[in-house]
Amino acid sequence: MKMSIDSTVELLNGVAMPRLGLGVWRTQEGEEVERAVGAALQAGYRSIDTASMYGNEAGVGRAVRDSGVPREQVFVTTKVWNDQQGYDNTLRAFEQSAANLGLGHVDLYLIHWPVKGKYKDTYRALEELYEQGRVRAIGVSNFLEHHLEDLMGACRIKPMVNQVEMHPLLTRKKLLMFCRKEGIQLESWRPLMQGNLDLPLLQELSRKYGKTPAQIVIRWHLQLGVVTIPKSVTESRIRENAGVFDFELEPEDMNRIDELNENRRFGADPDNFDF
Ligand SMILES: NC(=O)C1=CN([C@@H]2O[C@H](COP(=O)(O)OP(=O)(O)OC[C@H]3O[C@@H](n4cnc5c(N)ncnc54)[C@H](OP(=O)(O)O)[C@@H]3O)[C@@H](O)[C@H]2O)C=CC1
Ligand SMILES: O=C1CO[C@H](CO)[C@@H](O)[C@@H]1O
Repeated sequence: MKMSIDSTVELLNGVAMPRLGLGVWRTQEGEEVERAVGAALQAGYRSIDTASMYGNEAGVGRAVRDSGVPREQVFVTTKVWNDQQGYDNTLRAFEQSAANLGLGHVDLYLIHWPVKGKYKDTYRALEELYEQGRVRAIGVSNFLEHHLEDLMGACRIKPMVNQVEMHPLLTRKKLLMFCRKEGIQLESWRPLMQGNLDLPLLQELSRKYGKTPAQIVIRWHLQLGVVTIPKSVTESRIRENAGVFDFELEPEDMNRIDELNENRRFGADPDNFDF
């Protein structure tokens, strides 16, 4: 029987988060981000992933407001950057992000990276914002098991989401299992390996299912129960990347994609970053 996938997952606090969103890193503030977000909302996306560090929160906000899609139907994530961490700084950073977006509440606010000595204080600010109703959900990004364990030993409200680098060359099975056990929703960044999709297996599955390599990879994320946020500024690809709810990868093909794992990062190591 075909495995149908709901368009949303339920977070620990009951909030519905879309399984597929548009990432907007390296999408320029102004016309570029407005066009990409506008095209995504038109194509049926209901989730946008930005960050204060991306410099395009204002454009995301304008595109959402101008889209004609009711605000409550769009799930907007932003993140506190590394040099904004600490309790007071984070509260200030949030005010700036919320003003940039101009959308009232933020749906999901994340700690962008686990800055040593700071992330617990940063998270206290997120808890405060959550309790004040300024954000509908809170979480973290680039947290490994030990960061999560450390944070969970100190926090009052469990993180609802952990957004990490994940794709067929970095499958993160242990972290995925850990997050599943804790009820923390795993969300994958760089899901398309930045467009490096020219792998023989992906080409083979593309022919088998009559889907593009990007669609095969996005579907693999979804069937693992992972929320994902492929980025594109190209309208046709934005639409293509959303065409993933009308087919199903067979279990053996899921396993073959899992086996591509090389523990290969395209981005930084959460235990060793210097930005
Ligand atoms: N929390 C964190 O630390 C991080 C979060 N992120 C988030 O994750 C999002 C996604 O990750 P990102 O690093 O952007 O990389 P992705 O894996 O999403 O790849 C994006 C690249 O793939 C290309 N592409 C998109 N769709 C297709 C397609 N169908 N076929 C071929 N190529 C395609 C895009 O080109 P084009 O745009 O030209 O169409 C772009 O060059 C980011 O935008 C950001 O929101 C990313 C990194 C770190
Ligand atoms: O969100 C982000 C976009 O990509 C960058 C480069 O990999 C990351 O460092 C950053 O966390």
